[in-house]
Amino acid sequence: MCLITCFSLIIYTIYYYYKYSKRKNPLPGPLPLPFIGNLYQFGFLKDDKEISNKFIQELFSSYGDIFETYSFNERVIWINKIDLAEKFLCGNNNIINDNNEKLEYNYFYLRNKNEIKELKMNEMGIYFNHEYSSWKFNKNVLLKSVTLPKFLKEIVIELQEQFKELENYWNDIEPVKSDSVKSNLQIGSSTSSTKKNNNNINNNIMRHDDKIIDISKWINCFTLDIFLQSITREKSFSMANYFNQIMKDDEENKLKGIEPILDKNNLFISRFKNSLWLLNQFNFKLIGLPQFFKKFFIVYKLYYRKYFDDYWWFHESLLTIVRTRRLEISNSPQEKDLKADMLTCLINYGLKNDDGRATTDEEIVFMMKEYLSEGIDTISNTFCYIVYYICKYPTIKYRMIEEIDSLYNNQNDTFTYFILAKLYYCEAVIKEVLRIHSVQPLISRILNEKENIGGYTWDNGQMFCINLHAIHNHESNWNNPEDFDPERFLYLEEKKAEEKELNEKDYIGNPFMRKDPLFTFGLGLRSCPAQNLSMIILKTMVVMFLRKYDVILMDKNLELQVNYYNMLNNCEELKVKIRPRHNNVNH
Ligand code: HEM
Repeated sequence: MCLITCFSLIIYTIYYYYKYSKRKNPLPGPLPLPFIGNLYQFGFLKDDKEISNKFIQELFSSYGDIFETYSFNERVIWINKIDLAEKFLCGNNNIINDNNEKLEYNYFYLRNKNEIKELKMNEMGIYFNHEYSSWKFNKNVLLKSVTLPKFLKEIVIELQEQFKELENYWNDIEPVKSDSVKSNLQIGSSTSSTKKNNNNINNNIMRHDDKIIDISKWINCFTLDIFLQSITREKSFSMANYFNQIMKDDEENKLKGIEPILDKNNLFISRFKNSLWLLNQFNFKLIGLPQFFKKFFIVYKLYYRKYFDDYWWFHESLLTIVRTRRLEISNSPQEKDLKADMLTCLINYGLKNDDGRATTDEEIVFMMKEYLSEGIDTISNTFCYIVYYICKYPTIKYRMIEEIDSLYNNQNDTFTYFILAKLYYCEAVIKEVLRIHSVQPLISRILNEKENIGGYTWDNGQMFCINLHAIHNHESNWNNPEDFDPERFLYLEEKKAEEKELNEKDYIGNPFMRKDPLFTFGLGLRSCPAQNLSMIILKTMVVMFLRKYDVILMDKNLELQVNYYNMLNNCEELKVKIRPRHNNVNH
């Protein structure tokens, strides 16, 4: 028996490498193993945590602009250069058939195979949707909703309100005890622009109001709260929950009497997180898995039963929220009285969209999930990277502070969203962070048409991965790509400043982002619909944070602690010292 197995394995291995040597369009790449391909090198078997960008970037250094890997038996072609990616993702813009119609559908590449069917994501929502007309309808509704000026204005105000809540928690955290911290603090030195600045900060001296926080945890709770509130119209209390967790031994300052509310909301959030986890498992773990194993999918389903239950529980809860809100809207006599939260915008725009049919409750639920799953972690992680880089480069940080201070007389003033367009330098810094450290470093696609890419003809069904990280750090497109240099984006922004004085009307009419060679939000037909929204949220968060606090890394030599999972570069921990800028008491 053992002999037969060994013999079969040897025959299979010979056959496998024979087929491999005869593959169409051979490209450079690491040698795959039978059955698992290159997954052992990606750390796939270690629950995604170790799938590292590093390995992919090493492959890019070794094999160049286009190479291949295998995920089980699935061949994946990697694209690492702007022109190849651009041609691939934006081809749809130019193709017109004999009847003068755009052949948009031909370029409606998919992101995954049919595994996601189980969760209905293959025919609903946007990101994983396989049905062209349903995808187009939903994307249009989401796009219109996230660009509605009324919604944008409101989210900027809500972010400010919520930031006040965050500050209240920070105020109640015990300040640093100078003696205990002096020994392990290695704070970056001040710069010439520090002295110019009215903060009068000497970073090496501890002050009585210095606080040490893990900003990655706080900001994740902050974005979770703001997105959930915008979609459910209920407070989700995840900041409050986190506050109580870290104050567990401090009975005096801990929030009391609201444990039942916190527990209830915690359950809601954990079910939402389980739904998200399941979705990403489907997307990644099953790609390339041979059909034979997929037949045993039932085993997988039983094993992860709890996650499936949570997924549908969360779905049903959102459905109830939509129905209740619809009723409220229909009972509301004046549209202007309605709040412009995301749910109201989706329902309202869905009632009078360009396609002449109303959006169903279920469609709205899938869009809500899209808004939450795509929005929360992308924003919170990007904000952490911004904090990290500005701490690493204090001169840049103080220039941002100067720009922010020049726009407001009073740090407690509420600001409107169109004033954000005047923060050219801050915008350039955010873009540079998005370039050097993309939160979503890879874009995957499956061809639905025979296609010529990189000088080779590929068959329908071929999987591609576009390596945004490599593209953003490619020497042929960027000068000194390894340098963190916001100036590279400033030229465009200064030109914008010259064009005309901005007023609210102009700002609403103009797209927020300029066309520049940044691919962070993807490109072409399936690019991110929330670029403007993301920039507005990020800028608002930066203004709120920097006009009140100076921020310093706990360890100036700290490397970012990033784990790649759920398709994102996730910031695991970022310990910083925050110091209120306008208290001048030195200890
Ligand atoms: C810093 C923030 C963000 C980044 C870097 C980002 C990045 C991306 C990228 C790279 C893609 C894939 C593009 C592709 O495959 O070609 C994408 C798609 C998408 N994003 Fe974002 N995103 C961000 C924020 C958001 C937010 C706040 C939302 C919430 C509305 C959102 C909703 C979506 C959706 C629905 C898609 C799928 C679009 C489609 O398939 O047509 N994103 N995003």
